[in-house]
Amino acid sequence: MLVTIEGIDGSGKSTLVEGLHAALADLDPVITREPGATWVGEAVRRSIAENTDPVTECLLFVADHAAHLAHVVRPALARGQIVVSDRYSDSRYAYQGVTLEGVIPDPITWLRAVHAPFTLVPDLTFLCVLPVSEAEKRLKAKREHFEDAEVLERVQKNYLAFARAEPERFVLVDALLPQEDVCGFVADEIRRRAQ
Ligand SMILES: Nc1ncnc2c1ncn2[C@@H]1O[C@H](COP(=O)(O)OP(=O)(O)OP(=O)(O)O)[C@@H](O)[C@H]1O
Ligand SMILES: Cc1cn([C@H]2C[C@H](O)[C@@H](COP(=O)(O)O)O2)c(=O)[nH]c1=O
Repeated sequence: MLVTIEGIDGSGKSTLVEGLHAALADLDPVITREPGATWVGEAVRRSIAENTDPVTECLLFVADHAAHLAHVVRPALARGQIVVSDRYSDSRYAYQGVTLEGVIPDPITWLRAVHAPFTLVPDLTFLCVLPVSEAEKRLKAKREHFEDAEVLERVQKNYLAFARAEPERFVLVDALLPQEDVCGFVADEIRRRAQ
């Protein structure tokens, strides 16, 4: 089973995933992330830091996804393990759907077409939702160019549209709840679906 955790910057994904390590330890899941599960992530981090052009940046994120699938996700699924990924393809559709606006016509359709021949669609996606104003408070310093309130509003709007379009895959998570409640809710739902 492939489970992904999505949401805007500061929505609590990394904190949640850290909690899932302990909460799901008996299921021996592979807990992973995008970008950064393979060396390609280093190129992505450099492109973010250097504010490179949006097409180059997008294609590096896509390359990171391809390497993640080939070297981490597919092998773990083949071994029968549950995979939990902190960000995955929906991050591209939501974020690069914004950064490629005005650069490529209909970017989300293009992004989905680029992924379709090689990606694996997750079985279950948790979308951490909280007001952008709260996410900004949680992000102590603006670290990346995506962490701009106007960009994050548009990214969250994309995510919510994806969740409406695929209600059987997406589970909305109230990211304003205390960390323990968020983790408990998500862990219970993964256990229920894994049965
Ligand atoms: N449920 C919560 N309630 C209050 N604060 C939280 C909660 N979850 C996480 N935080 C805090 O919010 C900040 C951002 O959390 P975290 O790094 O997990 O978000 P993220 O979604 O992984 O962000 P990014 O995408 O930018 O890496 C951290 O300081 C974390 O301790
Ligand atoms: C996978 C992915 C990520 N991003 C953006 C979202 C964040 O601002 C940064 C780094 O992610 P992290 O969770 O803070 O480590 O990259 C993106 O724009 N597109 C993607 O596909």
